[in-house]
Amino acid sequence: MTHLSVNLNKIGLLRNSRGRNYPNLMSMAERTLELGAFGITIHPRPDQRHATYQDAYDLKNLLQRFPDRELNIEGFPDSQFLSVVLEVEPDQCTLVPDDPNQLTSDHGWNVARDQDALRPVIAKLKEKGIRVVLFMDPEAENMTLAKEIGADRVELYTEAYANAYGKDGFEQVVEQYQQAAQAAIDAGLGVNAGHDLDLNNIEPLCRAGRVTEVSIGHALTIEALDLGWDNVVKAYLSKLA
Ligand SMILES: CC(=O)[C@@H](O)[C@H](O)COP(=O)(O)O
Ligand SMILES: NCC(=O)COP(=O)(O)O
Repeated sequence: MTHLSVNLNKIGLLRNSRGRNYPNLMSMAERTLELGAFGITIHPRPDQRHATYQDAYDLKNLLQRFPDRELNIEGFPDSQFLSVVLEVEPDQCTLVPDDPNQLTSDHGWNVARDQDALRPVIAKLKEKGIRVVLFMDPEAENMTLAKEIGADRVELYTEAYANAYGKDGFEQVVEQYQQAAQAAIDAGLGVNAGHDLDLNNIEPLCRAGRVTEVSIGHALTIEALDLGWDNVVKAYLSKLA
């Protein structure tokens, strides 16, 4: 079984597009948890184009009512992000090496180059009891160092996996991700995965049982336009059971 953490960035994008609290991100989070999702993810970016720092505080309060579920806050560890996360104290923080003006996340950490910057950040988050995840490309050779600098888990960046789905060579890509996941496990890390996962491509990634949690938002929100939010969340839960 793989846990589903629903990323509500795109609900925040819709909300912010009219400057009113509609759709209500907290209501969508509550509804999603009541449907059985394990967690809620947001990725507040410096421009707060979708999820905001206030959403982090509000979601933390909401999650008090769901003690067996988790809040995952993703983002680049700049001073603003870190001060919010250290105050909110989510269950999990996923560090992502994004520049402020990036359209979306499009690469994992270069842990060899960034290790000196990451070590104290990871230590500070762990002092607060926050599980720390590093957003990583599926490269088995980097997992040992990710563990050495203090990460609890890695999140495999799955855009390449999603792009390969349905095409020649997909099985080789699946194998690369499974090898990276196994290398992470062998190094003592947990394995999360995310980015561009959807109802069609989710199962081959999770079938081997190495992935503890997937975080999904963009495709899930779009799929909900056709199928309805409740049906889509239930469909993911069924595929991940
Ligand atoms: C890190 C990652 O792949 C996603 O969690 C990211 O949050 C997507 O960000 P946008 O929703 O801004 O595209
Ligand atoms: N970490 C991945 C995530 O939270 C959502 O990514 P996506 O499903 O919006 O591509």
